[in-house]
Amino acid sequence: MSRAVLSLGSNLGDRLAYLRLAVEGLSDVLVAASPVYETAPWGVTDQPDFLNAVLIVESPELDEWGWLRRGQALERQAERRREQRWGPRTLDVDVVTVDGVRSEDPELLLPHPGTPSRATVLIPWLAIEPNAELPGHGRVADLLEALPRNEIDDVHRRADLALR
Ligand SMILES: Nc1ncnc2c1ncn2[C@@H]1O[C@H](COP(=O)(O)OP(=O)(O)OP(=O)(O)O)[C@@H](O)[C@H]1O
Ligand SMILES: Nc1nc2c(c(=O)[nH]1)N=C(CO)CN2
Repeated sequence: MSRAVLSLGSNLGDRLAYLRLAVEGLSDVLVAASPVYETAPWGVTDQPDFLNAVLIVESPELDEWGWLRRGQALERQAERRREQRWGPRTLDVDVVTVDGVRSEDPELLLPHPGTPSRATVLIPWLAIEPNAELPGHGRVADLLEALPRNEIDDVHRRADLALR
């Protein structure tokens, strides 16, 4: 059995529909889906706001590479074009962590190295797993606490939007 945390992001087109496409595509393995958050863009700041969410998924069959491939298949379904790094996209599926697996392969870095500094991942994750830990980095709640207040304030729960 492997358990993964996946982060979803979209800031092009019908953002909620793209997140839902991912949730529906993972319905056979879905354990929990976070609320939806509207978030100011980081990295490249001159682009539309994102919708972000986090999913917890479990499967007896998939290892970490299997999760990466499932995520990439969903990105292709969303007709994602790979253009600018950190630029706008219909759907981004990142593998945040898979059990305690560590990987330094550039095709699959685990835990995803952006996680400790991204309120857009930590906040939705905490909403569905308050005691979550990021292997090698400690408690997710502590990671969030260490972030600058303005980055936390840039993440807004959209109670009017639901993934399913
Ligand atoms: N944990 C991971 N989850 C998803 N993709 C990963 C992971 N580690 C490495 N990658 C690689 O990253 C590449 C995709 O990068 P992508 O264009 O989505 O980056 P980005 O979303 O712009 O930036 P970031 O990875 O910092 O969020 C893929 O080639 C994939 O193999
Ligand atoms: N708010 C927010 N900003 C981003 C995001 C994201 O998911 N949310 N993803 C990016 C590329 O991975 C770049 N910037």
